[in-house]
Amino acid sequence: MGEAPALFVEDLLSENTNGFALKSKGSQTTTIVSDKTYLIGGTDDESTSTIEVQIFNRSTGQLIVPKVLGTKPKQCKGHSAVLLNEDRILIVKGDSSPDDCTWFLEVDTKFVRQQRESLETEVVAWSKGIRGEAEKPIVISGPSGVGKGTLIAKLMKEFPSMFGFSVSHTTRAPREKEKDGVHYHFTDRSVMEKAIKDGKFLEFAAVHGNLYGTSIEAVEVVADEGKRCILDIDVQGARSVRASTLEAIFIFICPPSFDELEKRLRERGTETEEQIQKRLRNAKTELEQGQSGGIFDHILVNNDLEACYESLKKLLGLEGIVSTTPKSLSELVDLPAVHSVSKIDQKILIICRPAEVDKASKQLFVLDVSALKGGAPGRTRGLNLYAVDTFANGVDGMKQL
Ligand SMILES: Nc1nc2c(ncn2[C@@H]2O[C@H](COP(=O)(O)OP(=O)(O)O)[C@@H](O)[C@H]2O)c(=O)[nH]1
Ligand SMILES: Nc1ncnc2c1ncn2[C@@H]1O[C@H](COP(=O)(O)OP(=O)(O)O)[C@@H](O)[C@H]1O
Repeated sequence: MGEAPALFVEDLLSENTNGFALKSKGSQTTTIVSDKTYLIGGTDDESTSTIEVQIFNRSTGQLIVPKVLGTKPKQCKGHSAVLLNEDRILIVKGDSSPDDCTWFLEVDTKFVRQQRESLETEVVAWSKGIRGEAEKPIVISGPSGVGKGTLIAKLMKEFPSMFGFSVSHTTRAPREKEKDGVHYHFTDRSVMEKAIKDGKFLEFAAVHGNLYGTSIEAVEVVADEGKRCILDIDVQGARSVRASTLEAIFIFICPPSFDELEKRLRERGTETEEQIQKRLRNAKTELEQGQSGGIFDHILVNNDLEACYESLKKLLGLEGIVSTTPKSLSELVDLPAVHSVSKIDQKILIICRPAEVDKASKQLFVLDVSALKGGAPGRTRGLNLYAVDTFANGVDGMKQL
């Protein structure tokens, strides 16, 4: 935290109009949102490989470094910034791979306001823009031994390119066949507690005497692979996610009877008698809460495994669907490093500077942000980016966009 030099402040103020950010120093952009000016990128510190954020508060005259949540975008040669809906800044990166060129810095979304309150500090959050309509994550809950893992494994095996598992963190010890980073990130309690304090977790809960939690990154890496995320979390976690800004589908799995649940848990043979007793005690509360309404959209009884799996596929709209490869990204475009942006309603025009025309495949690109969904924590879905064939229609053609 420190005072901004007066000259620099004047530069910032004179360079901004209507919330549009213009280049100020090097590859830094400045964007005004009410009494704050967001300085994005272009720090003098060459060691940073990610785009940095500072906030100049014009009421107090202070320059601060906020807590930055979410995965940060990598530095690039040039970027533009446009304020959208007063709550997020769209960053268009030049010279970046097509699936890495649009990012959102959330400055006053519901998630950011929630985090600002709970972390008691200035907060911003990055959320990468994903083209097209990615599907909502799926939250699966149910008592220990009911068959959540078995059902999820079947789904991932049949549709490997469609679904990705959100790998949780836990302080419990690994079971014999469990792999670190695949089934869970097995973690020390102190490390996990620090990460929770730093705002790295979407949700967390104490379950059967251990700490479990979903990191924001766990959900983001699945979205980055173009897959639909599956979360296997307990009822407390499902409740937290329900209250969060992550839009998801919530499914609760029930056993056909309590005796059958106990039988499955014993036959799995992964817990000690004491642990089994604890899980069965907790199962009673979980079954009550899970079926009492308010959290879950669907309840499935896992009696016959195949029948339950078919019901799961049906409610996910997968009946009769053959596994497909992820949507092709081949028609994506390369944006030039040097470009300017302007906003018309919910469309952002990205115009290539003349010097860059030869390098870029097209001169004008349109980014349609009218159907944005999701956002931090997680990715921002629903972006549509397309190239427009030259200026053949002149300025009139552009206006029609
Ligand atoms: N809240 C929350 N619960 C989790 C998370 N990961 C796993 N759980 C839940 O923790 C409970 C215990 O999981 P685990 O130790 O793998 O045992 P299992 O359910 O018997 O296979 C289950 O109800 C899981 O759904 C997480 O990230 N957050
Ligand atoms: N419908 C079912 N009928 C009989 N056994 C089942 C069924 N579903 C799962 N199981 C078995 O029950 C045990 C617990 O399943 P698991 O998927 O590990 O539960 P969870 O992940 O909910 O703790 C496993 O041994 C699994 O093979």
